[in-house]
Amino acid sequence: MTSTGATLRLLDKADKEILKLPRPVKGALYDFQHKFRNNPHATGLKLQQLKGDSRLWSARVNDEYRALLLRLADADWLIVSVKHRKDVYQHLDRLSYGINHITGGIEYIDLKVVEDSVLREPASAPKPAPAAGPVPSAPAGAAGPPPLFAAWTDEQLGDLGVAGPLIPVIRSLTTEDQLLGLVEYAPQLTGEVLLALHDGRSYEEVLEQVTAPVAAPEGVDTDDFGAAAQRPATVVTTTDEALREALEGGDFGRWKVFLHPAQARLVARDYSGPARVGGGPGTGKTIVALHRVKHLVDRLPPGHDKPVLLTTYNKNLAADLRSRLLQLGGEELLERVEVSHVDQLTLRIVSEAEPGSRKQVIDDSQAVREWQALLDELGTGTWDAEFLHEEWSQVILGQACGTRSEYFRARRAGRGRSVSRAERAEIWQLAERFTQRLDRQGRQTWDQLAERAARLEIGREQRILAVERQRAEAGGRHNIHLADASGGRLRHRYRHVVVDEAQDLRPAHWKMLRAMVPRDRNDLFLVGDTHQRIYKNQVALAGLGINIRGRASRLNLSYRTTRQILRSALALLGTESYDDLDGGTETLAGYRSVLSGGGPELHGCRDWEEERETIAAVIAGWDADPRTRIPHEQIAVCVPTNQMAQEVEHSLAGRMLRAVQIGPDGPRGDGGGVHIGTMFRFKGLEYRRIIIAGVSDGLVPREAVARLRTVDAARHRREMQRARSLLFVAATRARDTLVLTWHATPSPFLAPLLSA
Ligand SMILES: Nc1ncnc2c1ncn2[C@@H]1O[C@H](COP(=O)(O)OP(=O)(O)OP(=O)(O)O)[C@@H](O)[C@H]1O
Repeated sequence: MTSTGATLRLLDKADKEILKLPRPVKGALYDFQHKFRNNPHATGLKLQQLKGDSRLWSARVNDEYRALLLRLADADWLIVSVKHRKDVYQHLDRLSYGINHITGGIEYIDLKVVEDSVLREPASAPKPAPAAGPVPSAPAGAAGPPPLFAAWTDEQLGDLGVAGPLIPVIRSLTTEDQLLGLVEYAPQLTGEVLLALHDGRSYEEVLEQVTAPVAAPEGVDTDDFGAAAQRPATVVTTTDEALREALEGGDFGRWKVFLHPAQARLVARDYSGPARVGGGPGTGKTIVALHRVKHLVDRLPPGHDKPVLLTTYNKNLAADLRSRLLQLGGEELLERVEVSHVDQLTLRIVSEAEPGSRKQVIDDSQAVREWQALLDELGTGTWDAEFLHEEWSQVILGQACGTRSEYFRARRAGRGRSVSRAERAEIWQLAERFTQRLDRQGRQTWDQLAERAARLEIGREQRILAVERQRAEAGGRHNIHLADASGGRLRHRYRHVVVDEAQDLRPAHWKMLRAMVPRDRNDLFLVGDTHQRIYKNQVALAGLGINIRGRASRLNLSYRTTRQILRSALALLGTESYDDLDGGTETLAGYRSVLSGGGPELHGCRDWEEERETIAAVIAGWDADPRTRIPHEQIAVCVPTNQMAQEVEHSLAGRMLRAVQIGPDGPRGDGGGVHIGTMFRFKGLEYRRIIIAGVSDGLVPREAVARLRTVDAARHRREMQRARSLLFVAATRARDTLVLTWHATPSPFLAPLLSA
């Protein structure tokens, strides 16, 4: 629809209030925004300035409801609230808006709504009402509990970015429930700061971890609404489509519309080279990757090619990325993006170059069995099959060592157990035999395929660069060119590459991806969290030709899990140290959530049979109460082995509870029922309730890991870390409820939770 040019946007959080309105009002709002954009001054809209205020206006949505609008400039409007007609004038003095002097973002506060929310009884886990009222007019009396934020001055709160008009209410808070009530309707930064302080972070930590990342880089003019509206800290819908989405979509589509300022900055930043975004589970790394793809596509010259690659490490995750990208930008966006999981990409590159080759690809466990068979045949007891497989995959193939002397020179950082020159010579010889053996069988591993693809792409890039050099020498003549297999001019395959779950890519994948894009601004954008690495591929990107120094950042706010689950999940990681994909270390300092719920439930059982019964009883217990009953597809049981998954399925069936296994391509069949899978299957998934079962000594970590302690200390450390990461990934898939069960002796990883 054409309009008179009036822009109408919706301020973050206003949508939350709107979503609670009766359905017909939401429908009316949808019509309203069309009419308003067309002509804000149409008589039916009754646009009028609110008394005593220059920027706040009201307009008619329907007979009963009014939209409250901030006029940012002549024809630039922002919906901040929708209220019943009667309530608009009643509490005018309680409405406040302004520009946050730290973030430079526009904030709107309805003190009446905030105070009502503070006073409201919590919906779940009812507790006795607080004795002293939290309203500003009735500060906590001497006899009541002490105020939560007495330790910080108004000035300190202000410096952290807390909204000034809320300080009197904040001073009156004495319970966590009241605080949560305030956070629901307070501006984003105020909520994050208060919860971080309440969770025990120091003033300095909050300043550094919460406030600094969203502070405006330049000075803030708190009167300039035009500039404020442009900053990422003003979280608003940006397009008509996004506004419609926010009015209709509910919580479901919020990720498409309202980016956290820290997310928005990363999406839009112009990087001088490869960049990496880290951050704990659920902080929106995938969301940022998707928006980044859209951002890059929006800036491409028109065309019909696919110059952007979005990739990740397995098929299931790639399918999810594709459907999310479709939701975000429709077919139009997908048309310019290749979404492919990285092994599929390697397969394509190799078959393109060697169309006749039809080798069967085997996975790591098959390969380890093959190594064992080779060692058995040779009758050598010196080497361990798993060690050799890792050394071959990670060092020889990972660093694309084509000759023995290259392998002698290869860096083995992080590999643990040192190997002498003589041993390297022996390993090289064994690796050659192994490769020939696989060759004869017509088989290959994914690492071999990745290495082959990397070599092919590196070769291709060298040819491209050679032509460019020739052309430069010939004074820029464009008639010098080289054709690729399809006869087209040879050029880099992509202009931009975006990688999700970067922590799990194989080293050779990085070499391949590096060669696929020219070294230019915004060439590679990687998101991932090394705390969630569940495969063995530890890399130092600089050594693989990808330099992210000075272009690494981290997201810290979880949009998925509650503070309670997050805290327990962090405890499961223990004191392990994690790498940053670049030879340094990574931490989760600042990782937090503003969502709240119950702590994890822990159930120790005598044996596996009793544990299975407990799992079934927990689910049946939820079903029995309408207040806790949820669709079964939103519940998952996560176990250490496939066998255990089948046994749990069987036990649930005994209680007439339907279950579906999660296979390599996601939940099987129609997905109806409780989902059950091994820990490896849970990457990228999300459930309201998760039961992690079999968290017993000997299962988590596997018994074989403990035995490594005396044989190979470094490998033992790596395997322990991986086992912790698997448990961490599983625990952080839970949105609201986490249940941990075990039988016999609990896993040593549970110690911090059991002693809490
Ligand atoms: N700005 C946002 N607004 C609303 N929801 C969001 C936002 N950002 C992320 N989410 C939601 O939070 C959840 C986690 O996001 P996402 O999967 O991108 O996190 P992640 O950091 O990639 O997690 P993981 O490391 O566990 O894979 C998703 O349900 C996503 O829709």
